[in-house]
Amino acid sequence: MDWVKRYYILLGISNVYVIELWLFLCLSVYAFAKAYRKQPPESSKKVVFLQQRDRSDFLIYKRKNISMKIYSRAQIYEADKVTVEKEGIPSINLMERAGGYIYEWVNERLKGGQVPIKVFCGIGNNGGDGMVLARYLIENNYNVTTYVVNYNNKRVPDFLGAYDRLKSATKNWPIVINEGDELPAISPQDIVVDAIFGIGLNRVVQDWVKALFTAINNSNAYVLSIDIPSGMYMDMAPQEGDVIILPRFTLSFQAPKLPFFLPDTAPIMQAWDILDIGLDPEYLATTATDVELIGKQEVIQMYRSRPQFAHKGMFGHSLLIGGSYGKMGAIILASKAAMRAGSGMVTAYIPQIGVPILQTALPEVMTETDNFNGKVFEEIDFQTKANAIGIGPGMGTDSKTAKAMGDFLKTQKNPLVIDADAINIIAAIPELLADVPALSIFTPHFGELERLIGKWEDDFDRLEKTAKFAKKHDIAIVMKGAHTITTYDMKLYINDSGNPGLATAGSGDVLTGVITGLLAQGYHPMEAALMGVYFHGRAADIAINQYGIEGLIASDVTEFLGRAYMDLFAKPEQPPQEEG
Ligand SMILES: NC(=O)C1=CN([C@@H]2O[C@H](COP(=O)(O)OP(=O)(O)OC[C@H]3O[C@@H](n4cnc5c(N)ncnc54)[C@H](OP(=O)(O)O)[C@@H]3O)[C@@H](O)[C@H]2O)[C@H](O)CC1
Ligand SMILES: [K+]
Repeated sequence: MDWVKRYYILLGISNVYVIELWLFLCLSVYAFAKAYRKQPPESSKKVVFLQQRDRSDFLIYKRKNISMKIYSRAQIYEADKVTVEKEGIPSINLMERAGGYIYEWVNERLKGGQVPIKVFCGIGNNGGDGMVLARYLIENNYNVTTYVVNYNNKRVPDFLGAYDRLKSATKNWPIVINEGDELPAISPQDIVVDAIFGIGLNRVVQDWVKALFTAINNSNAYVLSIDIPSGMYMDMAPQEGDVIILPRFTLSFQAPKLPFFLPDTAPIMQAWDILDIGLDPEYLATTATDVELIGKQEVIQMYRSRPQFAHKGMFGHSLLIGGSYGKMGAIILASKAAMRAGSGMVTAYIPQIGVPILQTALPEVMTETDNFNGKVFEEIDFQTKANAIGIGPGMGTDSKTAKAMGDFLKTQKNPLVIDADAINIIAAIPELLADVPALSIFTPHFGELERLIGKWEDDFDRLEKTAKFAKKHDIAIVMKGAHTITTYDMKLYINDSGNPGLATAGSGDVLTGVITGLLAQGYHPMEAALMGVYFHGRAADIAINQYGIEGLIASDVTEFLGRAYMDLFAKPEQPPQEEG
């Protein structure tokens, strides 16, 4: 420092002034540094943040190993356990990782914006994730208020660890909300982070906590739920009087949760994404789950490409049985869909009255008919050597048709596709079930399902009753709905394609045709069911780009089936390149 002193002495300034000047300089540097820190964190901040954690974390983050299995609560707890054991890390590190990734997600979107963020934490591990997030947000100069929703006196160890880390990192300590306390005001401009309950919710929430949920829901604030919206159970339906937080977005760890797809709770899930928190890949890959999500990757694995030198005889003959006076459209839709699904040949078995209609509508499709001349068919007797048979669309439930169907079932050994009125007939005459060939595929909508299996109390009850019914009769049941779920052998397969445009007349007939067409091509019945449901939904997803959701009609789905096949191998769209 001598050179400074000498410089000032040269200028005739005394030692006292030099010391004061130094003090002033130091304070200025400190003030400047502080002001600079208050700037919104730049993108380089993210890199710093990642470097603070170990390298393996970074690699896991990049890998995005998202599983399409849907794990039970017990399996998720087990995955946690296996991960920390294998990695040799304390469990709080996994929470740090989870909270850290949520922070990255939030930071990427907010880019340091000073919008008020209210982080509501429970006292379990979900609350712990919230605490970690709050700490990162505070450390990166966001405008944060943290709350502990003190609904239980059993604060779990990792929550306490995360709570302590937050309190040591900042003077901005959490506010504890107890029963009877006034609830904080929440403004529409706030961002609310919901880390109150995660997958551990196992009973009805206390009234004062429900009041907080209601206040959050009524606030109009942007709500981000961590892992699962608080108040939503992992493994049971909402109970009478329950309140569930209604998030604008949910970030769920590692894999989606079953209630995200069920009619009672799915409408709550406006938008959600999966955050890969690096649970042990081996455990995730080798653990068999009762529930699976069927999307493009799963269908690609089932799909068989065609050889170069192919002829129509190699791709099966589908027979579609159905149609009655005034309902010929249903069997036309099913037959055409079987052709578009790739069946080499298609024959429609219909009442005589429908022959001219069908032949005019579908030149590619052959017809067979009964020896009667009624509005419905009275016997099912055909020459076609079919590789697969689908029965039901537009068939009606006339007693003569029911008798014909009963006789027909007795002669069948191979799996059938059973839809619409064929299901209604079986529901009315349950003895017929004994003659249904093993591995037949039933495709009921909810009304037909209820006739078949009886009433259910809620989604979970429906899944259980349907799975048990399917197991008992050794059949597959495709429960058509917003997220169509297929069950066989007590497993559930949730379809990941489709949109509300499919809620239109004839869309089920098209599905019957697609599944029958796949079955005729030699796919295993479960492959035919899962692929058929996927392609049907995917075709509709592509078709709405042209027709819109409201404008979509069933025959559009058939027209776009080829595009759905092509889409299997389409390159994913690249995000637009950033300039500069
Ligand atoms: N692998 C992962 O996905 C990871 C997930 N993490 C996070 O952990 C939660 C699950 O944490 P958990 O502690 O098991 O459960 P919650 O935080 O949801 O709930 C805490 C405890 O609350 C009790 N409970 C349940 N229902 C009620 C109620 N109605 N009222 C009061 N208290 C209730 C229950 O304990 P009990 O012993 O009293 O039954 C819960 O255990 C998961 O969702 C993720 O956010 C990890 O942080 C990282 C890995
Ligand atoms: K939550």
